[in-house]
Amino acid sequence: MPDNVLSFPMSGLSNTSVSISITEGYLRYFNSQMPTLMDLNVFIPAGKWTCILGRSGCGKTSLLRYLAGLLDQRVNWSGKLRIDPAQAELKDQVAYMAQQDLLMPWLSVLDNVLLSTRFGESAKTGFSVKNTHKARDQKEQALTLLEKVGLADNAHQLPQQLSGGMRQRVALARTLMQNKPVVLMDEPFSALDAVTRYRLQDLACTLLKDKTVVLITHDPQEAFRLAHQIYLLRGSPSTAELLTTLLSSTPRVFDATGAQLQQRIMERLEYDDDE
Ligand SMILES: Nc1ncnc2c1ncn2[C@@H]1O[C@H](COP(=O)(O)OP(=O)(O)OP(=O)(O)O)[C@@H](O)[C@H]1O
Repeated sequence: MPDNVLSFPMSGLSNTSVSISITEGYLRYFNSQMPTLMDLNVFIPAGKWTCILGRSGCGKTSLLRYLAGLLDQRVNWSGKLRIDPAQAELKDQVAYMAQQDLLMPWLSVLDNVLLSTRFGESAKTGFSVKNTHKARDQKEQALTLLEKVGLADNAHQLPQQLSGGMRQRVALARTLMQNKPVVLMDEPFSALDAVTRYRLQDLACTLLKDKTVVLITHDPQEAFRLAHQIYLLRGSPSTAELLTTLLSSTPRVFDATGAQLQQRIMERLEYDDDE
């Protein structure tokens, strides 16, 4: 199989659009009397952006961590998860991008992008000519991705030499390098200034086209710009409400329709009684 992950998926999974549905989801942390999520029904369509909003502590990150297979051991989860096509476990098909860039400070930008390709590699396969070729191809792919996110000249710098926005672009390149069909994003742009956030939204929208994306955000404008559908997590325990589906192409310009939607979101969340 060719090794070029940009043109030819390494896993054989990454060009497949994956949809996800959760029925009757229930989540309770052992140290809590109350469940965090209950009667949760969510459908995440393939190749689209689903944005999830909700007040602090309503369970957004918990839901995302469940999808990523990263939930704490001390938690009760029940519910039906279906993925289509059901070709592999969901946790093997997701890339996760968090609010913190989670870059390794001692590795160069390039090596941070390459990190996911290196786990266990030498221990598993040892050194061979084939592996050398593979490593060279992966390096080329990583450099191409850094070019796409506008950081070709920064490949050999350390993360601390970059601004917050640049670091999140490295994190985006690293996410793309994983080349998974599902991308889970937990407020990845929230710590950035407004202009940088706007540019990164556009960039992510272009580069993650055709992926199944779940984006958690506190920002209704961000949801309007990027989402094909918007869920609100509301109540205590939280359930999911499909607020709207949006058919026009993304990224959208924030306009009067966006302002109306922002108002609806604020009204729905303002009277939420989870705190
Ligand atoms: N590992 C854990 N153990 C116990 N309780 C947890 C754990 N992780 C989260 N919680 C609790 O579960 C609830 C939901 O947390 P979660 O982080 O999913 O909310 P959130 O909606 O993402 O919040 P925010 O918007 O502030 O990030 C909170 O009350 C939180 O304290």
